[in-house]
Amino acid sequence: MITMKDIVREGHPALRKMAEEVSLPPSEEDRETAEKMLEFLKNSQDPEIAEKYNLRSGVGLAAPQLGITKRIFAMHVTDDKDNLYSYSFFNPRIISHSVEETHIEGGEGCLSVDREVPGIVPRYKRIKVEGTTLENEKVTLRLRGLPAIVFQHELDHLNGIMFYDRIDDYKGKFKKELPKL
Ligand SMILES: CNC(=O)c1cccc(C)c1Nc1nc(N2CCN(c3ccccc3Cl)CC2)nc(N2CSC[C@H]2C(=O)NC)n1
Ligand code: NI
Repeated sequence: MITMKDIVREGHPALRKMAEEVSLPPSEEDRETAEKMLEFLKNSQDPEIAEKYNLRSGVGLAAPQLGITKRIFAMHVTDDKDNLYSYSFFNPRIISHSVEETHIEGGEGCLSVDREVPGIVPRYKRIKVEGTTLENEKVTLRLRGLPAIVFQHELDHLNGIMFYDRIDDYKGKFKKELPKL
């Protein structure tokens, strides 16, 4: 099973690389990676298992966070209507997106970032996405809310982007230069 020691932290080169497309149908090795990532997310959200194995809770995990620069990520997240989005995707992509943006009030966290990084991370509010699942099915989904944010956060990992790269110093932008007293 994947535990925190398997997750690379910021500074590891895999987090800043462009991940490679996975050849389909996925190999046994890639399927196993995808399955173990989804299992990690489920374990991390189970209080007993998380406590027992000292897991940080997450709703998304991307293969580069395991040092595997392949276009694979898993998400296991419930939206505000209690719909569960539990997927491992091979070669996920955003087909289209709303102009409108959204964000998590509390900012974002990442299993590869062992610190709090305050700030608003702008994400598209609604996205139409595509990816190949563990069952080797090509699925198209329309996502909004937290599932949409998680998808974008994990897709960023496949492109070497960290959530804090997107935190706009909007406070700094409007700060009036105060006269030096
Ligand atoms: C909804 N967020 C907030 O409420 C949020 C709120 C305050 C501060 C921050 C900083 C927030 N931000 C944030 N909180 C999360 N978790 C909330 C707790 N949760 C969880 C915890 C325990 C059991 C089950 C679960 Cl489910 C796990 C997930 N996760 C992410 N991200 C950014 S996108 C990928 C995703 C990720 O998995 N990161 C590891 N950001
Ligand atoms: Ni992350």
